[in-house]
Amino acid sequence: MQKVAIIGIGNDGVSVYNLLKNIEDIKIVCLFKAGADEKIGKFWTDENVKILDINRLHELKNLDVIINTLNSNVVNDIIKGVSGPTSVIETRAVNIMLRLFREKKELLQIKRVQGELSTILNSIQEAVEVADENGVIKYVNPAFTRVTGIPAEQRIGQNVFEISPDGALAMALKTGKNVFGHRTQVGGSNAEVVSNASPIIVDGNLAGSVVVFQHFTDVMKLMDELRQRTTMIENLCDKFGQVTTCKYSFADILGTSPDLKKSIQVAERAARSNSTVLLLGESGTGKELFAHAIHFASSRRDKPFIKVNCAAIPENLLESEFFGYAKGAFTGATKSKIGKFELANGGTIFLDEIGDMNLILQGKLLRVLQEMEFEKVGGNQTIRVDVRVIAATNRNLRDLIRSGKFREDLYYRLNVVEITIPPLRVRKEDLSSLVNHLIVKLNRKLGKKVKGLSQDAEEVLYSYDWPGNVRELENVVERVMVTVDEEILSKKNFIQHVSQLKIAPERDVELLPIDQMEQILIKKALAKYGNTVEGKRRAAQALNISLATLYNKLKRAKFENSSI
Ligand SMILES: Nc1ncnc2c1ncn2[C@@H]1O[C@H](COP(=O)(O)OP(=O)(O)OP(=O)(O)O)[C@@H](O)[C@H]1O
Repeated sequence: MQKVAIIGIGNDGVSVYNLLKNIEDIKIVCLFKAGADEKIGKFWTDENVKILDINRLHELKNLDVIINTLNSNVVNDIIKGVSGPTSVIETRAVNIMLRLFREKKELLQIKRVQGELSTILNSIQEAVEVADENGVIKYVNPAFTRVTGIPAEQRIGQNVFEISPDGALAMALKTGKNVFGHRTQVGGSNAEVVSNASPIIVDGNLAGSVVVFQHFTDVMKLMDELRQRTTMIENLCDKFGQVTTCKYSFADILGTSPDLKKSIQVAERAARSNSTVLLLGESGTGKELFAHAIHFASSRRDKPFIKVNCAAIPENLLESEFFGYAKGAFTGATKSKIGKFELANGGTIFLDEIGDMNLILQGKLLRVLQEMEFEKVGGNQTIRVDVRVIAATNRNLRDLIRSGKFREDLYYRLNVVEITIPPLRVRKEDLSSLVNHLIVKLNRKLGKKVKGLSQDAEEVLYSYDWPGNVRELENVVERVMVTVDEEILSKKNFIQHVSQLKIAPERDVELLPIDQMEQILIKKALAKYGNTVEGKRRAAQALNISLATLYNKLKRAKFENSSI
């Protein structure tokens, strides 16, 4: 065991210490510092090693070697005073030792990086080939042999300008520029590849070039896969865009008039079955609302609800909207498209404005309803679906059948459960619940504080026939509420803001005996407000008589008809 002391605790002293500390047969006894202000070197980690003042050097006995990293006469004199057979290694020798040490460290580092790079190059799927500045091939990785079939030993040492002059490797070397997506055949093999190459620049000088390539078929395969995935994503986006979320349930259908209640009851029963439903009613009566509610109350509620407005889609597009089209079905059909029936699979399709569908498509729809299968436009594969159909129209289908515009067989197919939704004019008793609901909704939307309607405003609404039904009512109330700040909406607000609201004008009445006149007025009031209890209450109010008086007058005049 060689006992060693190091003189100097600066960077050099610490480097020597680190160099020797793990060497077998060497024991570093201690480090000496030459002055109180000498600072310990940067990479000092071993706090436990003794550090003494140089003046105590002579205290250490049996030292084999002193390594002096300081260039000072005082220190040299102290060392000379050490007795015994101790060898001294001077500063110059130490410097050479340190240089060797640093180079060894760098070499180790380079070896490590080389090891890492060669692991990477050996494991990647892409072929790699490297040439020096003269074009002599210096390296190929294992994938190179896999892709080209050329063994490494046959390739290395060849000149790329002779064997592959048109390849990306030679081009990068010739031009000193990157080459991307170069499609070529590897010289000396049949492999068709797509390559990227780059010049290798060391200290600003061209030192060679490197090429990375793959089999063309591999690239094509990847591109194909990418194309398939892109189509899949596009189809999904398409699907998401078309699936209407079901927005309403039966709880959203307002109104308690007997006719409406009857319609709701039938719809609730239909919701429990899978039967096709035909919703009839004027525009704005709530057919779509019913369709949503039926879907929502059915076992299909978690599946898609797809709406198709048969009147809004141009006739020539209706078929592909319904059934989708195959790729190449017509010019511009670069990819296939999924149709509404396929989208609705498992759920409900709502065919709005069915009365406006053309006859050819009616035939195709009939087949789908009968067999639940169809082909895409331009496709030959039969697609099977499980879809519940709800159709709606505001047109008189029987008239359309008579005039040859609607297929009778389709009508009977659709008409498994027929629900007619009454127009608002025959259920005016529903007006107040509808208006109150609208006021609450619009207060929230518009930030208003409307509390209700004045009596004369109610009169206005009651005296109007609402040809546009609930939709028109919604529009009228919203238009009024947007412009008005009052808490109670009055007749003036409605007249002022709704020019469309044509209230039935007061007609001249011929002079008649009073009791006849009374009967006419009562009839008129009941026609206006309806013959229900609520209608009678309002009629009495309008006639400025009590409800009891109205009942008496009705009894007397035998107007009484049922529901007292
Ligand atoms: N009974 C009702 N209760 C609450 N809102 C209703 C009612 N009926 C209709 N509505 C509302 O009136 C508007 C029109 O209804 P919807 O679109 O369902 O009518 P439609 O009969 O399908 O009309 P169109 O024939 O014009 O398509 C909607 O905003 C709907 O929410």
